Amino acid sequence: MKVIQTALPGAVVIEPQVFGDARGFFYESYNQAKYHAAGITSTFVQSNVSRSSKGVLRGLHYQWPNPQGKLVSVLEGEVYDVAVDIRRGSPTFGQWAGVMLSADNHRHFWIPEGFAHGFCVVSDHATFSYQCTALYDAKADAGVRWNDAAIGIDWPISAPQLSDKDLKAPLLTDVHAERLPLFAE
Ligand SMILES: Cc1cn([C@H]2C[C@H](O)[C@@H](COP(=O)(O)OP(=O)(O)O[C@H]3O[C@H](C)C(=O)[C@H](O)[C@H]3O)O2)c(=O)[nH]c1=O
Repeated sequence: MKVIQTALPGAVVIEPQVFGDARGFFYESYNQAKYHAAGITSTFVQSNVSRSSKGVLRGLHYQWPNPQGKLVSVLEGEVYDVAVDIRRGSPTFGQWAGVMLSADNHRHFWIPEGFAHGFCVVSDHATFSYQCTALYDAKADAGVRWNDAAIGIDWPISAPQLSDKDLKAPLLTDVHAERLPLFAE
């Protein structure tokens, strides 16, 4: 597998080794030894799947406390996936990194604990599959506005379909400091 650094230290893209043959293909979607060797040593405790239509944007979401690291990939279609560093005290606070994930490129994106995460669907539909390093905690569920100009994400779509929750998400500057994850060296 290949590990590709992004503009955001800590958020990395993983390209698994794909074994193709006349039947189709096989790849390891996670391998503890290989991921630990790549510095991704978190343990995954929950897996999620969501399916969305073209133009849907889910995000930007995070949990605090109980922050979730996420290893995300796409099993059908294509999405533009974004991680944002929102950890108080981080040298890259407010910075983001984006990557195209698709069923064809098999790419996985590791989004560390304390980052906000979101994606928008650019294909007709997309099935999004991901593992989390902490259990979902509705009381800790939080969000930041997808088009917050202070973050400045260059989304490939302009008028996304959002949930009511995401429509009403606060700007990063309006989030009280104690509601933001803490940067740990
Ligand atoms: C995330 C989650 C949700 N739910 C329930 C809560 C709601 O009744 C329903 C839909 O939740 P929500 O609208 O928050 O789902 P998404 O918009 O896909 O949110 C997710 O998508 C963004 C991109 C993320 O990074 C997070 O994993 C997560 O926030 O599922 C659960 O029961 N367990 C869960 O782990």
